[in-house]
Amino acid sequence: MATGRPHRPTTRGRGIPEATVARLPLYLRALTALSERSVPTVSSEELATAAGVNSAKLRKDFSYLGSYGTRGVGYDVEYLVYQISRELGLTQDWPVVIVGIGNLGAALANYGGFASRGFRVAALIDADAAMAGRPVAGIAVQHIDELESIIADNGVSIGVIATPAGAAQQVCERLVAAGVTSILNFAPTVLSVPDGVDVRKVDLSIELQILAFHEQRKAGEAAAGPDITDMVTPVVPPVAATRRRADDVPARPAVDGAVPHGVGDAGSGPDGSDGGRSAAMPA
Ligand SMILES: NC(=O)c1ccc[n+]([C@@H]2O[C@H](COP(=O)([O-])OP(=O)(O)OC[C@H]3O[C@@H](n4cnc5c(N)ncnc54)[C@H](O)[C@@H]3O)[C@@H](O)[C@H]2O)c1
Repeated sequence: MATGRPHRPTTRGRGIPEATVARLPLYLRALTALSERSVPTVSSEELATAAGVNSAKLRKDFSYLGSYGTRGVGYDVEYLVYQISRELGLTQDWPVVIVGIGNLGAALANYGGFASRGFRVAALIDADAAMAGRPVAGIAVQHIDELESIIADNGVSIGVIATPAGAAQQVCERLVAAGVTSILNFAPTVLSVPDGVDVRKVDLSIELQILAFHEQRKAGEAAAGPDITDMVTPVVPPVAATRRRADDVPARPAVDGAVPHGVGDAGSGPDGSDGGRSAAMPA
């Protein structure tokens, strides 16, 4: 059994690096907003700003997709939306099950953003027999005893775990045994999965801890005043470091891999200022 870290090599299909794959949803979100405003083309600089990514990195990322844009015109928005959606596998419908329909599971079930991005909530599953049959977001909750048949009947390959931490590993094993190969884990625990199973972890409390770290630094810099450079030796000037953090700290949950990276950098880097950047943006 391996640990709950992603198991893919650093590149996947057609040699696209994992870091590029992790940025594709950011481009797609920015492009979708442009598309909704009927904007036909976009320059790499504009799109990079909208996605919160460096424009040279964006051009490099798009080169992996074979998309180079047109000099003086930019990128065709609709075509890029299609191309990135296809690359991410979003041109097909993905049935998803959510296990653990408490506060969080119910909120996720009610979130409209899944369906609009091609993720259909196929079933809601909970161990509480009293919840069986109860509708949440218009879907009747099903008992955990039915997990295996639900997965098989709906051809589910993606499972979301929103159970208490103590139940998550067991739920994960049942999901995997039933055929699920991708897991989004909200429970605050590291899952062990066999090779070939991808786990992404979302932990808002880790994000808050990273923000608390930066708040503490900002407060320390303000209290120390401008002479702080005489007392410590930051690699990045305090003003630049503060601006970069403010720009880069994400308002979205980071993904597994990015979070520990950000935490580690924040605590151990020469000036700590990369912590926010690492959490905000996969390298
Ligand atoms: N990742 C995040 O940012 C984040 C945010 C909030 C909560 N959480 C975590 O999400 C999980 C759920 O939180 P919550 O507030 O919704 O809890 P909750 O107690 O409201 O709901 C948990 C649900 O899981 C069900 N459950 C328990 N054991 C189960 C099992 N073996 N199989 C199926 N269902 C089972 C319970 O019956 C209950 O309905 C917790 O682990 C919590 O720490 C994570």
